[in-house]
Amino acid sequence: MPEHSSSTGDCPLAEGVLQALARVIDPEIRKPITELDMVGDVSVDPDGLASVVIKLTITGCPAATAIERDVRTATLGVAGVTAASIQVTVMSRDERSALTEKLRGPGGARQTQFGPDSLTRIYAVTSGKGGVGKSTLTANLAVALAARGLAVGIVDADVYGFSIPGILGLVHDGVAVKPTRVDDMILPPVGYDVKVISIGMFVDDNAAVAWRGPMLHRTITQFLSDVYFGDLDVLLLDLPPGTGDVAISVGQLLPHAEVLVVTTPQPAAADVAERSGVVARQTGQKIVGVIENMAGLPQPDGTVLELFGSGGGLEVARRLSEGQDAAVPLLASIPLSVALRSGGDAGAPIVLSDPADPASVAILAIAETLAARPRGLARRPLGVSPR
Ligand SMILES: Nc1ncnc2c1ncn2[C@@H]1O[C@H](COP(=O)(O)OP(=O)(O)OP(=O)(O)O)[C@@H](O)[C@H]1O
Repeated sequence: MPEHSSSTGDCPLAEGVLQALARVIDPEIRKPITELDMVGDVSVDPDGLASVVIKLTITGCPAATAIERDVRTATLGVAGVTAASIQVTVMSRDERSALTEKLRGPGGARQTQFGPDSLTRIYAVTSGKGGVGKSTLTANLAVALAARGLAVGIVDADVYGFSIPGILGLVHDGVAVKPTRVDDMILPPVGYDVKVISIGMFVDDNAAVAWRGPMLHRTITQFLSDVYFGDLDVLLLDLPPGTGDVAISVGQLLPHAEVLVVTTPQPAAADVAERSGVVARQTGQKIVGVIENMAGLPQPDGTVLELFGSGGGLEVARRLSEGQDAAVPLLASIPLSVALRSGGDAGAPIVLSDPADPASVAILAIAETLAARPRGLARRPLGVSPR
């Protein structure tokens, strides 16, 4: 049984309530509230009235309403409890530091959660130029992986076009949901079971970001250290298009990240797409494969409209394979899709809302390929040498 700071006065019914509360999950941290020491005293009087004290991390925590509701439902679900009185309080400073330490490890120290020893598979999604659908694919791929039961996070590092929050329904009235802060720990908002952190959550009014390299580097470093993602199976990074400062920072901070190169079908785009892959490789990252997006649009008469030509994805894969031990595969060719575009605008990823759309089918197939790759230290240096 996990350690907890709650007191039940050895009352069996109160113990039952505590056990039921172990099934209440904090929607932001995604762990049972009992493990997060968010449950204070629990008692049940002889008439069956249960009194539960809940300790939130901070006042006005956006998850408060959901937690209170779930605690009430769980408490009332215990046989013998006739009514529930839930008192919502806030953790003391010491309790909060104990929690951050518990989540982040000894000292609560800021450290990169995705160092070389991490078992999380990290995919940096890159493209040669903007507007090829990199963010749309990153978001839908993340949702598809999460729907398969994997723990998934996204770092939206696309400083010039931070569109991930919108695609995942985390923008309301034009403003991105702000992450909750617990002291210096940042809790990423969750959209469709995917934990998301985005530069767009830290700028006001969708303002354009004109940051120089060092500032961008600090921001990416902070995203990887101060944002509490928990134990992820997969982390996707949406990089800005091209080969700029962010791509280089990510290459330095996460040399073990693997790269997905997104390109459009016109062969003329192959040069720039190839370049983004080559830069990633120069920082030590492995290219997992190429995704061709905006391929032929099927017409009602059965013909296919190749608005952006064809063959670009295969061409980029061929060029990136040159001189390599293993060929870089073309993972998928995703057709133009009105539903994919409108789902992105509406904050409703089509892999969930319209899984039969040909674009969804292609994205779900990529998710299947990626999910089949085991989590682990494969390919990583083990720090030992043969004798
Ligand atoms: N297969 C597709 N069919 C139709 N529309 C698409 C497709 N893929 C993406 N789009 C649309 O194209 C536009 C650009 O997509 P997106 O923002 O994902 O590109 P991006 O490569 O991330 O751009 P940037 O890096 O410049 O932000 C969006 O409106 C998106 O909905």
